[in-house]
Amino acid sequence: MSYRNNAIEVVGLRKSYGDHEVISGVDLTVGEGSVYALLGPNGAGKTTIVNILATLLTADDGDIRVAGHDVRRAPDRVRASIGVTGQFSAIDERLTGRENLRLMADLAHLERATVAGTVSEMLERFDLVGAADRSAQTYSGGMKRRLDLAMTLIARPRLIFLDEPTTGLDPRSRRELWAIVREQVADGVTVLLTTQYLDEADHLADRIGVLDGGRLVAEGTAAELKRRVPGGQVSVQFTDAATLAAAAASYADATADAEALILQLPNDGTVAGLRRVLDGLDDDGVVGVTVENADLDDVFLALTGHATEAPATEEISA
Ligand SMILES: Nc1ncnc2c1ncn2[C@@H]1O[C@H](COP(=O)(O)OP(=O)(O)OP(=O)(O)O)[C@@H](O)[C@H]1O
Repeated sequence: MSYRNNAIEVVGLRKSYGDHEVISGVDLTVGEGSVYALLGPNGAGKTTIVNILATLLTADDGDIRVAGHDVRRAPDRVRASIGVTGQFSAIDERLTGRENLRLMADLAHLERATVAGTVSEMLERFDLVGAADRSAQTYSGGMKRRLDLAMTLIARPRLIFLDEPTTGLDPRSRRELWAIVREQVADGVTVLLTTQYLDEADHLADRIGVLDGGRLVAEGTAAELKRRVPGGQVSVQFTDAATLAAAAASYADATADAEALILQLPNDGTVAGLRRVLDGLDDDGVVGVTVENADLDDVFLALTGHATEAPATEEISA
């Protein structure tokens, strides 16, 4: 399959609700087989963009091609090419995990003879074998997310949209979900995900678009975004106060902690910058060097003027 190597191409996307413009001219390109994260706080417009790309909502303006098809002219073809997992689950809680999967397999018109086998394979792959024949209302939050994702993936879409896939999950369930997403990517599937978690974008995405107030305020790889802002530092631990003081005197921008015997120097994240710092140090008298780069929190704050305000992760009770 080829969509000229781009699974998603968006130019000039706009959407308003009444007088309120919620998406203000977004351009977006997602390469086939890559993971793109739309990162932004509540209300930034992430779900609106996903819903437009998934043909669940109509844009007011913009050229939008998904899986090579124009969302306005060929919505059916778009729908046939994608899988969507939204913030609200598609699970029927009265049914068992196996029954939910079977239902989705039927809806996706999987060949009858292969359905039972494919369902078992999905239960295995998503670690739901033990709970397969229990009603889904007894599942934990993490299990429900895995089942929901399995239901999306049973039709083997080559392009999937995951709208805040791990919001509300405990750290272990989040990592399990990340592993599943990575498996999909290894199979060549394209993923567009939305998240308010900086670490999620950092771990999963090839490219990140920072969305704030309906605009993409920055775009790039995690490393590129981190390089755009100051905030990193190099910490050097010394053996004694005299060596620390001598080193501190030779760096104009250093901050010394005499008690901890640590000198902190700004780090711009480049090899040349790090070399400049290291070249000025004497081997003797240095216990160790730690390099800390700016994190996406720093990036978000620098680009938008406010923090992401992402809620703490918490477990959803069954
Ligand atoms: N049906 C609607 N009618 C009016 N305003 C809406 C509607 N749906 C969304 N909005 C507004 O559009 C803006 C973007 O909402 P959207 O749900 O896309 O944000 P989001 O980044 O996905 O946030 P969240 O993580 O809370 O879902 C918000 O200001 C929201 O209040």
